[in-house]
Amino acid sequence: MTSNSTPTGNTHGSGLNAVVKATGGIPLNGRVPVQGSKNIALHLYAAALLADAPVVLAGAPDILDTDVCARILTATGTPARFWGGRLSITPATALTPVIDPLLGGRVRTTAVLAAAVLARAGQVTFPAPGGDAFCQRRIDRHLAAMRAAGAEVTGDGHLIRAVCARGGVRPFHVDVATPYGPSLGATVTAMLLAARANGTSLITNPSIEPEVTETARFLAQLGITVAFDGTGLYVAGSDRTGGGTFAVAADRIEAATLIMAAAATGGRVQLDGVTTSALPEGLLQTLGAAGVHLADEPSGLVASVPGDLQAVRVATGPHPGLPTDTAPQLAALLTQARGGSAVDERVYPRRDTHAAGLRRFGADVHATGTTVHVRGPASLRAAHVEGGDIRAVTALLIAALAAHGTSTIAGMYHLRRGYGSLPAKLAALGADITIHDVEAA
Ligand SMILES: CC(=O)N[C@H]1[C@@H](OP(=O)(O)OP(=O)(O)OC[C@H]2O[C@@H](n3ccc(=O)[nH]c3=O)[C@H](O)[C@@H]2O)O[C@H](CO)[C@@H](O)[C@@H]1O
Ligand SMILES: C=C(OP(=O)(O)O)C(=O)O
Repeated sequence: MTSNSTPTGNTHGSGLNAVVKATGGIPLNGRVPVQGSKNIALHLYAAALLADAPVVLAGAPDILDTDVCARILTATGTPARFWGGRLSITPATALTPVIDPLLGGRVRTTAVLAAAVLARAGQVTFPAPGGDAFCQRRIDRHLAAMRAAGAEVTGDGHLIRAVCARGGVRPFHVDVATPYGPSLGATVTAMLLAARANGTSLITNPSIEPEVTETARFLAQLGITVAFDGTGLYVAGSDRTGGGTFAVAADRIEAATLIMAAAATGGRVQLDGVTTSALPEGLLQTLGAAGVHLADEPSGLVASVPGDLQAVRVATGPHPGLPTDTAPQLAALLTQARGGSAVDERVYPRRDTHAAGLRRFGADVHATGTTVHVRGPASLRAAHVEGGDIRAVTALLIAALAAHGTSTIAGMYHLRRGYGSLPAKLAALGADITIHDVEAA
C-alpha cells in the first residue's frame, strides 16, 4: 500500500478508501459550526417528493446520503440538485414510481421515499432499506401503513411493490409501535401517505423525534396540517400542496460527536448553530452525569470538562431518551472516565461494532447481550483500525484523539455517509489529523 497525504479540508476531497491519520493527546479547543442534520434531511428529502411547487432545503448536509437521495429523486423524474449547501427539488411532470434498487439499498429511508411516491402516484416499487448494517432494518410497520392506506403490498423481501386501487391512497389509522418503541421511520412513512389522502388519518404511538416534528413543520409549509394529541398524530391530507424554502435543523448527533471528542481530550469547544435545547434530555443528563459541562452562550453552545470524567450507567431509548446514534461515541468517551460504565442499547439490540475497535486502543470495553461495558480511565495507545458504520468510525476517531501516538482509521465511506467535514472540523479545533488516499501497491 502507498499513501498520499491530502488536505483535511472537506472530506470529499479524497477517495472512499482513504484513511484518517490522527495523533492524539491534544485537548481540542476552539469554535466550529454544526452541519444540517443528516437524519432530519433524509426524511425531508422524501417529504419533498410530495411538493407541487419547487422546494429548496437550505443547510442540507454535504454528505454521501444527500447525493444518493438526490439521485433517487432525480431517477423518479423529480430533478434534485445539491449546490452550495442547498438541495433544490423541482416537482415531477411525470413521476416514475420506482425507487432505484441500487441507490435505495444504500440509504435507510428507502421505505419512506417509497411512501411519498406511493402517495403521489398510487404505486411504487422499492428495494429493502440500506444504511448501516449493524442489524436488520425491519419495515413491517411501514408496510402496515401502506396497506392501511389502501395499497396491496407484494414482494420477495428484496423488491417490494405497493399498488393502490384507482383513486390512490385513502385516509387510515395505523399504529407504529414496535417491540423497541415507536418507529421513527414508520411514523414519517405514515405521515407522507396521509399527506396525500383525502381526509384525516391517525397515527398512534408515533415517534416524537425531531425528524418527525421537523417533517411535520415542512408539511405544514406545504399546506398539510399535522396535529399531535394524547391519542396520536392526526394528518389532514390534501391533493394539492405548495413548496418553498425550508431550513434543515442542526445535526444534534454531529454536535454530540464534537462534544464527546472535546471532552475525551479534556478540551473546550464552542459549537455554532446549536443550543442545548436541540439536544435530547437523555443526552443532556448523560453528559452531565459524566462530568461534561454544557452552557448556552450568545455565540453558541460551549462544552467543557471542569473536573474528572465519571462513569455512567445508561440506556439508549426513543426520543427524548439517549439517542442510539450517540452510544458508540459515548463508549469512546467513557474510556476516559473513572469507574465502570454500562451503555445498554435498547433500540438496536446488537449495535456494538465499535467495541472490538476500541479494545485495539487498549480500552477495557466488552459487549454482553445488549450492553457495552467500559472501565476507565484507560491510557489509550495508537492503533490501526477500521470502523464498520457511521458512528463506529467516529467512536474510533475519538479514541485516536485521546490516545498516545499516531493512529489510522479506515472506513471513510461510512464517515462520509453522515459527516460532511468532521476531520476538517477536528483539525480546526487543533487536532493533528489528516486524510490519506490509500492506493493498492
Ligand atoms: C426510535 C429510534 O431510536 N429510532 C432510530 C432509528 O430510526 P429508524 O427510523 O431507522 O428506525 P426505527 O425507529 O423505525 O426502528 C426502531 C426499532 O424498531 C424496529 N422496527 C422498525 C420499523 C418496523 O417496521 N419494525 C420494527 O421492528 C427496528 O428494527 C429498530 O429496532 O435509527 C436511526 C439511525 O440509527 C436513528 O437516528 C433513530 O433515532
Ligand atoms: C445508523 C445511522 O444512520 P443510517 O441508519 O443512515 O445508517 C446513524 O445516523 O447513526
